[in-house]
Amino acid sequence: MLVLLDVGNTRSKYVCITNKNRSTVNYIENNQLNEAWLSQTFEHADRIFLANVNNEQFTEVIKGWAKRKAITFKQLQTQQQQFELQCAYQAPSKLGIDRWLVMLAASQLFPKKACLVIDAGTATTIDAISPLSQHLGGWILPGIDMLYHSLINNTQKIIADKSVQPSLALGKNTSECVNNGAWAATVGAIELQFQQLKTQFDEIEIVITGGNGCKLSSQLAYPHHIFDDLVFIGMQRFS
Ligand SMILES: Nc1ncnc2c1ncn2[C@@H]1O[C@H](COP(=O)(O)OP(=O)(O)OP(=O)(O)O)[C@@H](O)[C@H]1O
Ligand SMILES: CC(C)(CO)[C@@H](O)C(=O)NCCC(=O)O
Ligand SMILES: [K+]
Repeated sequence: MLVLLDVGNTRSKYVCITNKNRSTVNYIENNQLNEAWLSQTFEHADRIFLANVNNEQFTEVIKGWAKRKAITFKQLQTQQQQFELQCAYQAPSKLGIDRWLVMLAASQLFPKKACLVIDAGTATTIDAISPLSQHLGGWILPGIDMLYHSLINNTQKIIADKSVQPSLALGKNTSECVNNGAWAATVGAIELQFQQLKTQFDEIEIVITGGNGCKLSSQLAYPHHIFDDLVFIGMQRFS
């Protein structure tokens, strides 16, 4: 059994692959990620691939556990070039591995197409890929929750409740103004990057993933594809 584990800033996600069959995506709080949990959850593992954008302490725990259990451990890292994809960063190792993996997934799913790849998690990342599989660069924005909390935490008179339903409507009270503003900033950035790409490429595939992916999808007027397992499609390419 091959384990694919993605340690994010808010939580971790994993899938198990047995005989080419991939499980659905499972979620776990980062503070539960310890040796006991690993042993219990991945009893039948013989290989584990790790993507970690959080503290290196998580890598040490997982690597140590794998070593003791004689499980093959591989930490994935952003490269200048991987498969068909070329990284836009001059220092590729600085680009978050989660961004790289969702781009590798999009470029496999939509070969020879320009792609706008959006991961709406703790942060929202928006990355562009050319039809020749060149990463053109991207943007990192505070995620929806972070946009909301940064206003609440840094002002006196912004007193609001977190809304459940996303909306782009003009707010008529503080809560609506703050919540809808966070969505507007996010959707607006995506539409702007789409318009910029449109000047270069006729056909653009918009690919969305992340904890806020479904809500984002409901607010985006442009046609798009949404996946809950995009990072794992990217990781599976290394198997
Ligand atoms: N059940 C949930 N638990 C935690 N966050 C959730 C949940 N459902 C939706 N979210 C939203 O998803 C965000 C986290 O997204 P995701 O799970 O993609 O995190 P992440 O991988 O840690 O983020 P990043 O990749 O940016 O580090 C939270 O900020 C929250 O707004
Ligand atoms: C942007 C996040 C936080 C998104 O999870 C992650 O990809 C990360 O920590 N990246 C490092 C900085 C960069 O990608 O340039
Ligand atoms: K992520």
